[in-house]
Amino acid sequence: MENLTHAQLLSFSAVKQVGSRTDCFYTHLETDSRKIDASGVFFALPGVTSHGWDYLDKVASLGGRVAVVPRHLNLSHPVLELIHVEEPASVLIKCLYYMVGLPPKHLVAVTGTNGKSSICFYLTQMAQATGFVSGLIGTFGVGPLDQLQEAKQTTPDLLSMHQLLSKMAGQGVDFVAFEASSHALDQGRLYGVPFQTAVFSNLSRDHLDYHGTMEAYALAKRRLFSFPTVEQAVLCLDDPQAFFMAEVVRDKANTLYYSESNEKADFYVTDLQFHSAGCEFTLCHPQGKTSVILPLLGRFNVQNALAALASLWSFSTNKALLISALKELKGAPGRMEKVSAESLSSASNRPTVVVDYAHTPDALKVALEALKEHSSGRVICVFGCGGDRDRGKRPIMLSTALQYADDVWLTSDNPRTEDPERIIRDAVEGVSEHAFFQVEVDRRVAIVRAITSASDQDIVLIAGKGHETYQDIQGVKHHFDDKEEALRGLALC
Ligand SMILES: CC(=O)N[C@H]1[C@@H](OP(=O)(O)OP(=O)(O)OC[C@H]2O[C@@H](n3ccc(=O)[nH]c3=O)[C@H](O)[C@@H]2O)O[C@H](CO)[C@@H](O)[C@@H]1O[C@H](C)C(=O)N[C@@H](C)C(=O)N[C@H](CCC(=O)O)C(=O)O
Ligand SMILES: Nc1ncnc2c1ncn2[C@@H]1O[C@H](COP(=O)(O)OP(=O)(O)OP(=O)(O)O)[C@@H](O)[C@H]1O
Ligand SMILES: N[C@H](CCC[C@H](N)C(=O)O)C(=O)O
Ligand SMILES: [Mg+2]
Repeated sequence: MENLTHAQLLSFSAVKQVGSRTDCFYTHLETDSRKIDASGVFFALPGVTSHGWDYLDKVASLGGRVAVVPRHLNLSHPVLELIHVEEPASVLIKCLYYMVGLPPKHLVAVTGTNGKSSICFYLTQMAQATGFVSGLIGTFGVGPLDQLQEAKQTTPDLLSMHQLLSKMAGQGVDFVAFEASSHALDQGRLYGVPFQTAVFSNLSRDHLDYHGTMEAYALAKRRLFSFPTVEQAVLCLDDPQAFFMAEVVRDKANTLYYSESNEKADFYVTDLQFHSAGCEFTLCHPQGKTSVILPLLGRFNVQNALAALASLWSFSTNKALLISALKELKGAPGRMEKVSAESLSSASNRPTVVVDYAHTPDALKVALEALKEHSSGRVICVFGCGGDRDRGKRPIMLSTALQYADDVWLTSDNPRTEDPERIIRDAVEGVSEHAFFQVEVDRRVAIVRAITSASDQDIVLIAGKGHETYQDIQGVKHHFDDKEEALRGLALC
């Protein structure tokens, strides 16, 4: 990594010499005052609860010497040299590219209420299979596909996002798929990220605690399609909001639609059949038709796989290789994942147990519908609702579970700072008093009881936590893994 001289910083800021630091240089760039020392440059960015420029005294107290601030604020500081610019984030990116390097050439951004992580995971696998070195930024981790590090957020903050991309390019990565959460789009965390492809999966109720209304939520998602670098928009024709997203795609960009069944789409399927291990269909694509066996459960995973295929189509020279990558796809962790009982003694009447990350009403609906399509037995659903998140979705999740499952166990998800009993009351208040379901606040107990109550013909869906290996109670993350708990239940069958 290159150092940055003060003169270079001024040049990237397009300002003339304002101090006497010509011989200074810096080794790191920061947007968080707590990480500053004398060799760091502080960039003051806007936030939600506070802003970077609220922390200039902290920057100075830690030995910081220089801060890049928005010009319109007319700030001054007794200790720091302030560099006043139109857009600090833009200067930050120029400095970062100089110090670390440019981002990878091919970048795909995926937004939507459900399916972002799955689509990104399939995209990286398919890109890798067709010759790219691919990387990921999302819920499953960040970094090159074979060296994923734990992700702190779905979409990282602006500096981390750019640092990750530049670093990956230095590691030889030339394709990155990343998740664009509505929070990130609203907060400008993707500012300056030069992605060419923007993907939309679907829009349904979630995060109204943050966005307030579905309109505001949809508008936040739509921002992805008006980024100046977008050359290709990939949209799910099965969701009516696709047209709302397409409205802002600029004329020069190419728009591709995918659909589970709609013949008007550029990519769709016919003759869809569900087996116990996956889906089989005829894929219709711009160059004809191909039979495909997709080793993934769930009708919605057909859509997700098509999203990945459509996104890679225009820059894959070998289309046959790209299509054949579909049959090798590995299921995303904790997404419609069957719990293997191979480690247990054989010869028992055990139900099938599936762990899935459905934590919105729509995801619960599609996950339960999918399991019905893949089996003939009863479907039993264990789920809870996350604390400190949209309270309004709780009763809708319970009524969805009651409508689509044969048996329902209402339990806890991540209560976070809320009282788990109150979360359950929120869910129950919205449904008919005649509705029949079990309530067990302890998720461990609920999982074991649901599994031991099931027959070998049944499927138990454990929804909401997917790949998570913790349960957040009052801010403390306790080890918790739905698959481990399911195995304990299966061992008792
Ligand atoms: C509500 C929300 O989204 N808040 C996000 C927001 O926080 P904020 O603006 O309040 O940040 P802040 O702490 O006041 O900081 C503002 C600025 O001052 C700087 N600062 C702050 C403190 C300090 O001491 N010194 C300092 O310099 C910060 O570096 C930042 O530049 O900006 C931060 C930096 O980008 C985010 O980390 C933070 O996400 C919080 C932690 C969070 O939990 N967000 C969740 C809701 C979220 O974003 N979830 C989505 C996934 C949703 C989905 O599943 O679809 C995600 O993308 O992860
Ligand atoms: N295309 C889809 N349509 C509807 N539901 C889906 C779709 N893809 C996945 N799901 C459901 O949503 C759950 C979450 O999937 P995934 O993790 O891919 O979404 P996400 O958008 O990344 O979620 P998050 O915003 O929480 O990171 C899955 O476990 C499944 O139940
Ligand atoms: N990215 C989502 C994940 C929710 C996962 C679920 N297990 C829950 O805790 O509600 C969120 O932060 O809202
Ligand atoms: Mg995700």
